[in-house]
Amino acid sequence: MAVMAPILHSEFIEQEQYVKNPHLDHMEEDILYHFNLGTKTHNLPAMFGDIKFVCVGGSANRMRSFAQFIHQQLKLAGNADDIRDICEGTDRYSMYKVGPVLSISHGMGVPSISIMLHELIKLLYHAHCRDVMLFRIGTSGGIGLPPGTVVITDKAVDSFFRPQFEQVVLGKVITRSTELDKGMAEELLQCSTELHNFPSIIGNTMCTHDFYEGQGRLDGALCSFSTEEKLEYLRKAHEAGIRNIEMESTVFAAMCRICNLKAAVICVTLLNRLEGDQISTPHEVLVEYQQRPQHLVAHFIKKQLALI
Ligand SMILES: O=P(O)(O)O[C@H]1O[C@H](CO)[C@@H](O)[C@H]1O
Ligand SMILES: O=c1cc[nH]c(=O)[nH]1
Repeated sequence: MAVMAPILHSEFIEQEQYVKNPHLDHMEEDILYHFNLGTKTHNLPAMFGDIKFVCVGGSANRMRSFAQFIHQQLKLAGNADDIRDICEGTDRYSMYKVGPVLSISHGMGVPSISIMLHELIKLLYHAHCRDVMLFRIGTSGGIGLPPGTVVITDKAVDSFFRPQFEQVVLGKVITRSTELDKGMAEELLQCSTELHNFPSIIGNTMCTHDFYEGQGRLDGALCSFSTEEKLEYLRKAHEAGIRNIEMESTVFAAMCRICNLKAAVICVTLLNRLEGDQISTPHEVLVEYQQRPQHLVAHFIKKQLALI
């Protein structure tokens, strides 16, 4: 690997900084353990300095497919099948770089994406990246929507329908806002009208800490509530403007906001939770659904790069 990046970025201090941690400037080396990358072992500015768009999603296969798709969409040189996993030295996350686009998997749930985001945001900082936009492209359960609808998140809310994320730090609860970039959400909705091949809406997204009980499912190994209680909760969520449920949006929104990163959450609904809990849609239909947020984001990126 080429020359090491110095940790202290004093020439960048007057510019917008992505990290909010004074301790970083005093570290000799920063090891991004779950990416198997580090400031002494890798030339992060050379590897990642041109990144402008970061797309994240739960599954490693989806993020590899997205990398191949965006490679073709941006008409880049080389074979899309040759794109290699930058994090192949670890099986925690997968990461693919395609021109100015980084595609990373984050696993399931808040702790998993939160660890990934800490290391990603430090990576962007060490690489001296500027004006980066982040997108979460995921799947979700819809409330009152036909399956396959893409929900662009207005507010990411917790299980109490509050637009906030609570993190326990040194035994105290810290509450952070989960406001996302309104301009990006509007522009993504505009992109969907230009593509006009699947329904897309802007709505609130509820982030839970569990797929089963936490999302009011009746089909988990545990269930302590009735069908009526489940439906009452989901109807109240709908009244609060919630149109889909997933498991990472609040921490994603909160961390991006604090770190001056513009961000959007785009999740396709796999089912209508008012009609059931099991995901029984055929595999090939689910695969097509998962591609919908990718198409939307690819269109957005191409517009940003003035390629269309
Ligand atoms: O499809 P992804 O991006 O993984 O997102 C959703 O799917 C997982 C649950 O099946 C959770 O991570 C949820 O947020
Ligand atoms: O119902 C669903 C579907 C996908 N992801 C979720 O978190 N919930």
